[in-house]
Amino acid sequence: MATANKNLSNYDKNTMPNASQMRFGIVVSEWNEEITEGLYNGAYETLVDLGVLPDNIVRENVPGSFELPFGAKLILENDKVDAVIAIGVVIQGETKHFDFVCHGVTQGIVELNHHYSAPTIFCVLTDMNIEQSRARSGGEHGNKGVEAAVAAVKMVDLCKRKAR
Ligand SMILES: Nc1c(NC[C@H](O)[C@H](O)[C@H](O)CO)[nH]c(=O)[nH]c1=O
Ligand SMILES: CC(=O)[C@@H](O)COP(=O)(O)O
Repeated sequence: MATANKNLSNYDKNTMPNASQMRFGIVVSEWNEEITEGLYNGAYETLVDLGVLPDNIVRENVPGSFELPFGAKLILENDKVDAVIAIGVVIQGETKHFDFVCHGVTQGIVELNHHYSAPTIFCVLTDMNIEQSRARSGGEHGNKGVEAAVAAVKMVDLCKRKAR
């Protein structure tokens, strides 16, 4: 199913775990700030809607998506969080740089999930143009930041259940 057939902002609060005791880090890329701020707002507002206390959400910024894994690593190692949401927007330009940034951030986040017991959620848009990014950060296809926050709460709940 493509994003075009699924609204990224849809979730059923009644079926979601209680997130009132959960702590989250959010690392945000400064590239394409218009879009990443929309994703951040979607993620933050959804976490709070699901019961997370604002004091239990720590935000850090990094220059670009390529730095997201390292920024997430700093949060995982220095802040007592249950999960990190990594927010970035990579938009195709004239060269192959897009491919390398996308691969780097993707592989970096995969490696974090292999290394740490707290999950890092992949909230990175990899779009052909800014119109696609706008549509996925609060536009016609919803907000990937909302989707990422829902995934983060579900994964933290899974971690806590498995640790019992
Ligand atoms: N072109 C985009 C970038 N490029 C910057 C890299 O992410 C990185 O910060 C730089 O190569 C220095 O290491 N980053 C994005 O997040 N989005 C882009 O579209
Ligand atoms: C994803 C990128 O790094 C890209 O936006 C940079 O643009 P260009 O390929 O034209 O240098």
